[in-house]
Amino acid sequence: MAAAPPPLQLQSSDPSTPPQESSLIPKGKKSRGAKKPKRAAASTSSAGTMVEDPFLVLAGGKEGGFLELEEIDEADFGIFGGAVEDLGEVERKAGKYQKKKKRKKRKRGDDDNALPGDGDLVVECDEEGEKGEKRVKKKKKRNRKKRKVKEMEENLESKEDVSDDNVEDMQDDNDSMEQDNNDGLILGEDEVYAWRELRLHPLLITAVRRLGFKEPTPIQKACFPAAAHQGKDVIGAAETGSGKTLAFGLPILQRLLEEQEKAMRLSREDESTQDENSKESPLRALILTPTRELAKQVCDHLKEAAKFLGIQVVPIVGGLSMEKQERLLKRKPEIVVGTPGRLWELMSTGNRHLIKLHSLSFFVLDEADRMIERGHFHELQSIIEMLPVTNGSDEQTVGTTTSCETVPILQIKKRQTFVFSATLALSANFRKKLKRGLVTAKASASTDLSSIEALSKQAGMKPNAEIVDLTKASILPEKLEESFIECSDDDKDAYLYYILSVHGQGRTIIFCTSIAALRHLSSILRVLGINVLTNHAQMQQRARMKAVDRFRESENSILVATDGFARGMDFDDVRTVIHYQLPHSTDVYIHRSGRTARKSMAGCSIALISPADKAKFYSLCKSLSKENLQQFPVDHAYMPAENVNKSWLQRNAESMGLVLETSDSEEERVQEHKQRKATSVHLQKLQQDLSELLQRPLQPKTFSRRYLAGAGVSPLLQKQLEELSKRNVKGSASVNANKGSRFVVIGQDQIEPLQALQNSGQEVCVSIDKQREKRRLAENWRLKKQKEKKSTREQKRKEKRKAKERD
Ligand SMILES: Nc1ncnc2c1ncn2[C@@H]1O[C@H](COP(=O)(O)OP(=O)(O)OP(=O)(O)O)[C@@H](O)[C@H]1O
Repeated sequence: MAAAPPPLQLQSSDPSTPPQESSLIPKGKKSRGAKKPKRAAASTSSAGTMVEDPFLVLAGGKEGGFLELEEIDEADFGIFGGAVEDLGEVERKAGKYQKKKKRKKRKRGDDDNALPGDGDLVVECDEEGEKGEKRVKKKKKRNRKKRKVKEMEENLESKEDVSDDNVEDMQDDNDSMEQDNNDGLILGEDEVYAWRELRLHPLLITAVRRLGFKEPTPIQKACFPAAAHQGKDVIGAAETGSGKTLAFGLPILQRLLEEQEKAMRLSREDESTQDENSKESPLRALILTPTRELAKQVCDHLKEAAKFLGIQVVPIVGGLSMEKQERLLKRKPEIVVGTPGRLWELMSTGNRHLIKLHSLSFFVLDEADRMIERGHFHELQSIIEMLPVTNGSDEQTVGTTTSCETVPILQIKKRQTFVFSATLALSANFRKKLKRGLVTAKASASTDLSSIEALSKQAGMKPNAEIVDLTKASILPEKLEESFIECSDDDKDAYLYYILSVHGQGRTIIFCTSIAALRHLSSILRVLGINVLTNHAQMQQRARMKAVDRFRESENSILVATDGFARGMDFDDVRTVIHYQLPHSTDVYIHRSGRTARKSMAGCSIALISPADKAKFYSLCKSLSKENLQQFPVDHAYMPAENVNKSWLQRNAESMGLVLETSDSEEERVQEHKQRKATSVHLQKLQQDLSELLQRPLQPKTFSRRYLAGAGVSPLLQKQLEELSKRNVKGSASVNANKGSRFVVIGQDQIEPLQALQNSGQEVCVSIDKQREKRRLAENWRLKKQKEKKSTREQKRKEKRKAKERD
């Protein structure tokens, strides 16, 4: 694994190594500017304090001035769906009734402000400024609602035939929801036949039509019958981007809808047996994800599906205001999506909604394998201990846990457990173990959550759980084109800059394993004029979420992230994933790469492999059963000659198993490094030089004299040609040259990495065994040559000796 790049240099990744020549700045630029930034090492700021990284100064602070700018309006954390506060089932119906009335009004055209579905949208308002006014408005609204509830109750009571009315009322409610749901439908009724075959609830059919999902994805198709119709627990594994969120989300919504209808029927049939508690809206589904961003994303996805269904979904994640989240929980959402840390924080302080788990019908672990990694352990264990114990059958035993409130037996509902991930099924052995674990689980409750089977058992997973494993041999998305670039640690920044500036099109994510490397990299890229977003664990949560939003907003955004971001994040059309540093495990590589090539679209990944990464890279390829991988095509015309030679020399030396010695001693290098320490004046000069350089395009050393083909001249090429023509004018003034070297450019587009790879990527053997064999052969060949030389030398010596003797 490549060491975290140092904070001080443009190229070198080793803090102990003095900076070297910039490899990417074109020759003309380099002579004036490229060398200069490295002299800024460990410089002193104008204020006289030591600057850790001159690039940070150039970029304007550790996070490039990013954090300070963040202020997120959390309004979107409000509740969607039929949130009619604490007034119970009747009031909820009244809400729908109200909504229906509103719609009718809208139809008549007398409701100016009405928007589809806004009747039941509860928005979390910021408490500053118009706080009082809003509170008054809210109160008025609530009073209006209460009056309507009363009206409706009176209406309902006055009807003679209650059951008939009830059916009618339900029908009305459904019609009402259906009507709202019908707004903005993308697909026609006859286009979603595949969903009907699954017996998806009619309201959910409308939801998928609105979302434009013509048919279920394979994992959804496989999980739905078992989870929704047979009420089974599910362990699901499928490739990244295959729709796992709805694979567990739709069965949850289906059951909640069915139960809502059933409860309404029952309550009308016999109000005397109706339990007081049933009027409450207890927590029905608890979904745990390993990261905050993922929790928010899963929550948004479910909200989208549950829109107009009267089911509330809220995210509960750390890093955001606890009070605000407590207020959200007071609305008693049916579904809570959260991270273990914040959930446990609220549970342990006795949040009523979260500890009333008697009616919990779903416990979901998304990205379950990540959950059992260090960091979530204690909270996860504590949450699981809070769950009512299931006895293996469909019945749920309550009151056996210390903290869960006891409730009448009528309230007890069967709980289903869902465990999902893309990398659950990496080893066949693991699958077998899991099955065995479920069937012959020890009676004693284990407190060990270090394996999926132990975790599943603890969470109450039943032995007849459905195991849906759709991971293929490769696990990676089908349309993902993987590639790599071999380069030294020092050259990684340069190659990355090359990819981003020569190709850089489309949304790109760059993954680092360490925050130090991420900071170094993002600072450098910002200095070089590439606007990047960052996301890592040490950032404020608001800033992280803002970065996610910004990344989503722009088609050409670039995000530098650590591995916490690798899992589950779903963005439209991420074109390229770059592994700046190799991840620590194959799983993480899969999840990282899975951010592109989602939803059957094409995408490409590029791994930057330094000599130190090689062993890891080969074993990664082995665990993914890859013998060949494409080498990403790099146009070395952009690289200064010495670097090309250096890489070539290094590559060849490595393939021969030789270590190249540098001419300078360590002492000399440190000395030189110290001498280069820049003053603040020098730093300013560097800044000036750099901005001058950045005005000009990245220039190749030479242009091919061949005709360049493509549709139109890209801005980059245009600039490059202008630059070249300036050079040529100067050159021809002094020397009457270039007469025969004219070329004609028809045009060239700036092609994105995937296209470059498809056009000229070359397959290279990455099999560790074959590489070993190659090395062995090379070593044998070297030894043989050595032997031959030795014997020739001896032969010559002998002949000389003989000749001497003869003389
Ligand atoms: N039936 C469907 N048809 C079309 N698109 C779908 C369908 N179901 C889900 N999607 C879309 O597919 C994308 C990926 O879904 P999701 O995030 O659930 O994948 P995932 O399997 O959880 O991925 P990961 O393993 O990376 O977390 C989302 O944008 C979602 O809206």
